[in-house]
Amino acid sequence: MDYKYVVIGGGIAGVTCAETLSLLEPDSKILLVTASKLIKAVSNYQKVSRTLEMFDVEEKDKSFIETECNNVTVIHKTVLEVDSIDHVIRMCDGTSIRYGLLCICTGGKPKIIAEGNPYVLGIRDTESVQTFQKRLKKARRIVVVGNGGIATELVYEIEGSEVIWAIKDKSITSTFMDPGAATFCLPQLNETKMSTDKPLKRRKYTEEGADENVDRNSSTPGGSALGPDWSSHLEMKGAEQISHKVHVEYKVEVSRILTHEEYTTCEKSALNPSQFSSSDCWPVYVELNNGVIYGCDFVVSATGVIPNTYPFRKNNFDIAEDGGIKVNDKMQTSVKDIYAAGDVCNASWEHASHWLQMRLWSQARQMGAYAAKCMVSQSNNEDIPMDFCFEMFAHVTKFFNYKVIILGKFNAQGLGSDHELLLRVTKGEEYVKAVLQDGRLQGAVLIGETDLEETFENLILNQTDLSPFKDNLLDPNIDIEDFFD
Ligand SMILES: Cc1cc2nc3c(=O)[nH]c(=O)nc-3n(C[C@H](O)[C@H](O)[C@H](O)COP(=O)(O)OP(=O)(O)OC[C@H]3O[C@@H](n4cnc5c(N)ncnc54)[C@H](O)[C@@H]3O)c2cc1C
Ligand SMILES: NC(=O)c1ccc[n+]([C@@H]2O[C@H](COP(=O)([O-])OP(=O)(O)OC[C@H]3O[C@@H](n4cnc5c(N)ncnc54)[C@H](O)[C@@H]3O)[C@@H](O)[C@H]2O)c1
Repeated sequence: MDYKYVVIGGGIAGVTCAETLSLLEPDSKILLVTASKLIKAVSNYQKVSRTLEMFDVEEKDKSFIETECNNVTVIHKTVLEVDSIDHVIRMCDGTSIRYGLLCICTGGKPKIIAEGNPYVLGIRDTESVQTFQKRLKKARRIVVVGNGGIATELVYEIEGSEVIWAIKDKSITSTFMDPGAATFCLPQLNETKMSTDKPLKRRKYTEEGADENVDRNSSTPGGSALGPDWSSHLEMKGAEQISHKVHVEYKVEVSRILTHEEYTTCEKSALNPSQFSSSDCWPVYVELNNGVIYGCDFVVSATGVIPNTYPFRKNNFDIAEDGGIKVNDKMQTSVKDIYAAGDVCNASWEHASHWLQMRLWSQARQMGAYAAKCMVSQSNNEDIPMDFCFEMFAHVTKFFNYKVIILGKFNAQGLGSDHELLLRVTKGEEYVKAVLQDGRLQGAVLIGETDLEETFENLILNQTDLSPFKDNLLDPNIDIEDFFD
């Protein structure tokens, strides 16, 4: 069977790529191959500002895209390998398909510490969350390792179980927040969870069913990654009648994970944080590199993502240090006629001054759409400019029940020491950080309902000289929107 365009992966990058190809070339044959039974669909897309976007994500049956885009065929198969010389993809079931242009959107898989240990869980898709929920129901204490998005969301949502949060850094949520913002959010950690959420202009993730993939070894892909609000509508309750109980262990890494038997012979005693239960009998023990041992029911490793490149191990792709397939500013890999988008790729072009890659839902969508445009332009021998969305990094999310917006070089990434920070903090309400260099705004962190996002976005994009107004930039009595109009 021959297709002009073939896309591998039914996550947001792959589905958006196939949809965009269909829109641009309604008469061409497009194939989407996905190992997950259900595909991800974006709905209620909303542009919050020029670079910020929000949308719902739903898991749908493959018929959804076939009905919407009648030149797209979806097959539920796992790709075994790609023969880039003959332009053929081979499936695990022995069948093969010829492609004209191919886009790889196989996402990532959790990078798990002590992979294979039955007491260590990773979280990626619906099925892994269900396993986690089931284990949590019986748990009195868990250890969460990692300091990014998943760990932050889990630690905030879990009730009914003690949580030891082991992080490498000196402050929580370091992937998204600076230490100041972390200090602002910290009180939320041990607060009794509010029964009503603070209003947030953010939508829910929904699912129509569960992924069928169960096996999680390196050659077997799982389902698509979860996304916005995956945690807030799920019950995450342990076995105890307690609300939040979190102990953060800073600047540590896991040295060893011990079974109960190994622990009893290791001649060290486990610690119990004050206010935590004093039990010393746990199924598993975690030894940290500061020498402390904690017992727990199980460990969650929320330690990032590894791009899912296993089916392409025989291809000669240039691979980046983070394991992603390198793509240029046209989303092309180093192998002719093969593109890549989403979590699987590494954006290896020279980035605009205020953009950076993070493996996020929004970037998966943007890359999928842009890759499709680039594929069509290649087949028409045309050149297209880079999409505006790669001009500036922008992300809206929710942590600790606060709306969180991060813009540009929000953590002063790559700015050296020659930058200044302006802060405005109202305890429990808002945290505003502006990162300036040479009097110009380079990035920002906005926590709470600040309503500053559009103005800050413009200031970053336009590189307005703020030197004369610096002292007033965060003055709550000045409406800076009017000021810079
Ligand atoms: C728990 C969790 C919460 C998250 N929360 C947020 C959030 O709040 N906001 C945000 O912006 N981002 C969030 N993310 C990140 C976001 O979900 C990902 O960046 C995004 O979904 C990546 O999309 P993708 O299409 O590149 O990959 P995936 O969604 O991983 O899709 C990959 C697809 O490829 C298929 N596949 C893999 N191998 C093969 C093969 N050999 N043959 C055929 N098909 C194959 C898979 O079955 C799957 O359909 C979260 C991620 C997780 C895990
Ligand atoms: N609200 C959101 O935007 C949101 C929520 C959840 C997940 N996500 C995205 O989903 C993906 C997966 O989330 P994640 O939290 O696993 O990844 P992440 O990249 O956000 O964070 C990984 C964390 O693990 C730490 N880490 C890595 N190796 C470690 C080790 N050996 N020991 C201890 N700590 C280690 C890192 O320092 C980092 O803090 C990411 O791309 C993330 O951006 C986004």
